[in-house]
Amino acid sequence: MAAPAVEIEQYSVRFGEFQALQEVSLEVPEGAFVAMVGPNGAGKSTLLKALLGLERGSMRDGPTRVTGRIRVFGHPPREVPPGWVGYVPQVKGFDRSFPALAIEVVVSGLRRHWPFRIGREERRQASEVLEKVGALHLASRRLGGLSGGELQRVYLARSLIRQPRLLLLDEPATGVDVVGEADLYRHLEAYQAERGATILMITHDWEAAQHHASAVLVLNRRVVGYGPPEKVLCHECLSQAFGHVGHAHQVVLGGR
Ligand SMILES: Nc1ncnc2c1ncn2[C@@H]1O[C@H](COP(=O)(O)OP(=O)(O)OP(=O)(O)O)[C@@H](O)[C@H]1O
Repeated sequence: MAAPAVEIEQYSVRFGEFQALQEVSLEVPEGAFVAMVGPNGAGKSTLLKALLGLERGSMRDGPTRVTGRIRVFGHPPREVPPGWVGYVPQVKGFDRSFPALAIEVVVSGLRRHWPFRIGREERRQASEVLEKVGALHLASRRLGGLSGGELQRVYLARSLIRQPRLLLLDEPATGVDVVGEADLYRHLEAYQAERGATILMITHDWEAAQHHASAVLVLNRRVVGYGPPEKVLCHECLSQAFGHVGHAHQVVLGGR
């Protein structure tokens, strides 16, 4: 039987004295679309980075201690074949003064180093994937001139260029307008339908989680809930993770 896309067993991360993740265990089957929700500082990005094999801390708070086990398609994260995992980082804090073109960012997803010269085949692949995410017109634009939503599309194209089996996204809809957000989910769902890919996305938008994900993970250092959206996005589970559920969110939950 094929290994699940992601297997996490008793995984804990401690930055100095700070426990960022505690005994997280879960399995993500191949082809799932998992939305990860939780309050600020809940360890969501830490877990996503762990799946990329990047769990090392900054050392500013002391040494990082990691225990437990993670497997991505049956491999330790750092031994996963290149190209199997795509990553869309949070772009909101990005320094855009770096004098790069959008197409160079996309092609950098094919290589381990910066593409100072872009070959014909690389340009073709980058153009194709930019077109898929509705961003071909941005190819020759400088990063500094792109809006948050445009930059997000460029990074989505970068993450898709190698046609990954697992796509990890850190708040991909932040700063994106309503039309851009609908486009984002359309692209993700089309990619998933085309490749049978697995998607793991951090979001603060419970409504998006409810509509687009096949499963929701509620995380607050520990797993508070994991399962179908209609089961996990309930008042009890969310108030356990967030302390309380605000009025606007009561509406989203439909009073559950
Ligand atoms: N490299 C690091 N070194 C030390 N502490 C860190 C490091 N990375 C994260 N932390 C701390 O771990 C905690 C969890 O951070 P993380 O970024 O995973 O949270 P998050 O759930 O993604 O939050 P947000 O929703 O605000 O983006 C935070 O308190 C953060 O300060």
